[in-house]
Amino acid sequence: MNGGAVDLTAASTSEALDDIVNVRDFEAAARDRLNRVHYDYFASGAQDEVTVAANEAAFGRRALIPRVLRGPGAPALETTLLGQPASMPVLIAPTAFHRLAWPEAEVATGRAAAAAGVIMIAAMLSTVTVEDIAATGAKLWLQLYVQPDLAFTESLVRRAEAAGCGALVVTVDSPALGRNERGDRNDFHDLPPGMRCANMGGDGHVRDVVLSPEISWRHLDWLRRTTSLPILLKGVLHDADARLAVEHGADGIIVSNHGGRQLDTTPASLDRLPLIADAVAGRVPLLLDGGVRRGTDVAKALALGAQAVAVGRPVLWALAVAGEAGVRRLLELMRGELANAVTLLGAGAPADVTRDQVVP
Ligand SMILES: Cc1cc2nc3c(=O)[nH]c(=O)nc-3n(C[C@H](O)[C@H](O)[C@H](O)COP(=O)(O)O)c2cc1C
Ligand SMILES: O=C(O)C(=O)c1ccccc1
Repeated sequence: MNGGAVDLTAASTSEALDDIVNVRDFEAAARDRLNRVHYDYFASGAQDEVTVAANEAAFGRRALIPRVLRGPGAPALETTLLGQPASMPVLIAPTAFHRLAWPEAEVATGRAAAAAGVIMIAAMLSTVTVEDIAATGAKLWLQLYVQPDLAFTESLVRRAEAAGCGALVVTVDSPALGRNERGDRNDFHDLPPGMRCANMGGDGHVRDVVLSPEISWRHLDWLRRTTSLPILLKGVLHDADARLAVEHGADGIIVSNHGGRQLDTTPASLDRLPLIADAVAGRVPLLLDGGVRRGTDVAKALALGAQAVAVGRPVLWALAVAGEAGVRRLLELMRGELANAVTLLGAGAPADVTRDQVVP
């Protein structure tokens, strides 16, 4: 599309999907369609993008060992996370600004999530309100950057509760914005005219969002007292912080480096997972995101201690290629690959793949 009008006809979207065979195929197709500056916003990471590369490479460095002759039958992919049933242990990670990818924005993503029965974590910085995303019928969680204006933060929590969100995901890896040099070169620092951060007050400018270095465990304690929704902390990489999260009443942890967009040169999230799983010792569910592109990646993460994974950029690429139909196709591909991987591993369910089946 290159910044021009998007062709929304069913024929054009299905044609756009014709050559898509796997999750990675979406990126090249999206790159051809997206405005270059917006492509860079989605694809980029912090500084040298060392961590972006590390996330996918970490999956590549691990090998899978199948078990044989167990006769487990067709794999059951369904799972329950924090009391919520989902059709598979793959969630949509929160990513900002879906309208840069597709006009119907987060509504298209929500419809695809609803059709697939997967949990969508909507970003606080969505370009459609959380109420309008909830109206798609998707199983919805809301991601928050705790704003120092606690009255505003509380109003957003109340909106999430009223909209039927099943959990809050508090992003804790962002006491400041990471240094995004592609964004600097492109001078991309706010949304184009006609797009806004729909959940935020005022004009919904990106510059009005506060990523504050003063946010602390006291804020989490406040949030814990303020809502009975389950709270997950997203962006934990240190095992001591995982223990603190449990002590402060978090209901879940997302092991994540924000897709390599915050502190560059952190390890791959997968490389931190076993240590954090040992620290948490099953007290709360663990999720992982960063570099998940294959069904085998999902199997590896689950074997190393996660209950589920989330995917970020692939959803944006799929949205840019074909809107709701693109994200549906993406989720179908992930489901098919996960079922195949679990079967070939000799397991009856993703959670039955054991730690000894993943080796360096
Ligand atoms: C374009 C983009 C925007 C993002 N926006 C947010 C956000 O608003 N809040 C948040 O917690 N994480 C955000 N993330 C991080 C994702 O939730 C997730 O951690 C990451 O994308 C996972 O890595 P992957 O893209 O390799 O799957 C964003 C990621 C991307 C690529
Ligand atoms: O781009 C991001 O990853 C993100 O989380 C963010 C944070 C603040 C403003 C805009 C995007």
